[in-house]
Amino acid sequence: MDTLDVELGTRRYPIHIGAGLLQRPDLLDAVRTRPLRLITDQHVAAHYLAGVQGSLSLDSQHVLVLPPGETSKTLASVEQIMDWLLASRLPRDGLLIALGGGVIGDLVGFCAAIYQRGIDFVQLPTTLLAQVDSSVGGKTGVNHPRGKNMIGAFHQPRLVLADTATLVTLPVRERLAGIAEIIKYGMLGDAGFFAWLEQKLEALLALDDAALRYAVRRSCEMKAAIVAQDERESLAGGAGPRALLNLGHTFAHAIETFTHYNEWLHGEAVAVGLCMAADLSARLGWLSTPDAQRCRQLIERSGLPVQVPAGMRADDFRALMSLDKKVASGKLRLILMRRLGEAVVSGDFDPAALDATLRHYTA
Ligand SMILES: NC(=O)c1ccc[n+]([C@@H]2O[C@H](COP(=O)([O-])OP(=O)(O)OC[C@H]3O[C@@H](n4cnc5c(N)ncnc54)[C@H](O)[C@@H]3O)[C@@H](O)[C@H]2O)c1
Ligand SMILES: O=C(O)C(=O)C[C@@H](O)[C@H](O)[C@H](O)COP(=O)(O)O
Ligand SMILES: [Zn+2]
Repeated sequence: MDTLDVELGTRRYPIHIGAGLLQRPDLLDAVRTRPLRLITDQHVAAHYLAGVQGSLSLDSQHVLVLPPGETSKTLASVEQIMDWLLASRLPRDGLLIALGGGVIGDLVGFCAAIYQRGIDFVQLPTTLLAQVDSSVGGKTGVNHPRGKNMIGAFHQPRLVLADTATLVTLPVRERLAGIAEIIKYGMLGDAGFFAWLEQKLEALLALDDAALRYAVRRSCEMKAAIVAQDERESLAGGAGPRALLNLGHTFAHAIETFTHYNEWLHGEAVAVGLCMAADLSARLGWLSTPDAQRCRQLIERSGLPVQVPAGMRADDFRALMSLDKKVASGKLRLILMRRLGEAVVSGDFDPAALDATLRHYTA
């Protein structure tokens, strides 16, 4: 098992990574004495609920199983969860367990942030995306029909326990969604990791033990280091280190909102967003054209989409991107690449280059 700590000044929490960790009841010893409620989705429940429920001796009435997928990441689900928590009289020293992918993690984390003004929660991520990204760092929230993740809170988990053995049952399309966020880390902060991904892509896609472990660990290391510097994306007026984790996401969120959160997976939208961010960075003369091509090639080779949804126009992007959370003083700020492995936050780019990228991708 690998263990990393997310260091947050006087606070910290561990991320445990390894195969078979959900079979290690001892790893949950720190929380088992608390009043517990577990929330998961139907797909995850079918595979992993019985084991976790058994090891925590959780009564069935303390488990809530939601429909799977992004369409559960809504305020309506929050209301349902609040009602359930209150009906079951969870006290303030209670603790929520999020068993599932990023949807369950974001939703349950947000419920933990607001229930009785904030209670503890634990992340048990079961998708590749959740193990490399969403379970770490405390961004929680839900979508609004007008914009992705528009309602939320920063609320850190007490513990992250990533059992890589759960990825065996994950459908290939969902695995690829996680690969997109892994490629993001290479592009934004580690050209060596990007080159490793170019070499090991097939092993990673096949869930080779060593490749998977390294990719999850390296991704979590990078995310933990960034979160430690800028926990609430508040440094430099929101243009500090944490914003870099948003590489490709302004385009991606526009795609997800345009398609009403029910056609494209987050990771698929991120894949296209990364291509668009690389394209724009090359048009600005920052990223070399060969390196922009390497980014797109790795994404395409993975089997991820590299084109925007049919029917989405440049004006659709402009309208949706103008609502992005990184907009400040009416100005759009994007995460762009100075070179492979070095992203920057910039509101100071030539708008004609952005127009050219949007026209190119929507032609
Ligand atoms: N908070 C953050 O920092 C952060 C970071 C990245 C993404 N996100 C969010 O994460 C969400 C996407 O998460 P996701 O890609 O994990 O999707 P998801 O949670 O919808 O899970 C994907 C699908 O896989 C199923 N599943 C989960 N684990 C499984 C397993 N082990 N075996 C079989 N099926 C399994 C789920 O039921 C679901 O159908 C988006 O809402 C995105 O915005 C948040
Ligand atoms: O943790 C972060 O910070 C990220 O930006 C990680 C992203 O991969 C993730 O999709 C996040 O939910 C995006 O957050 P948002 O603030 O752009 O909604
Ligand atoms: Zn993301």
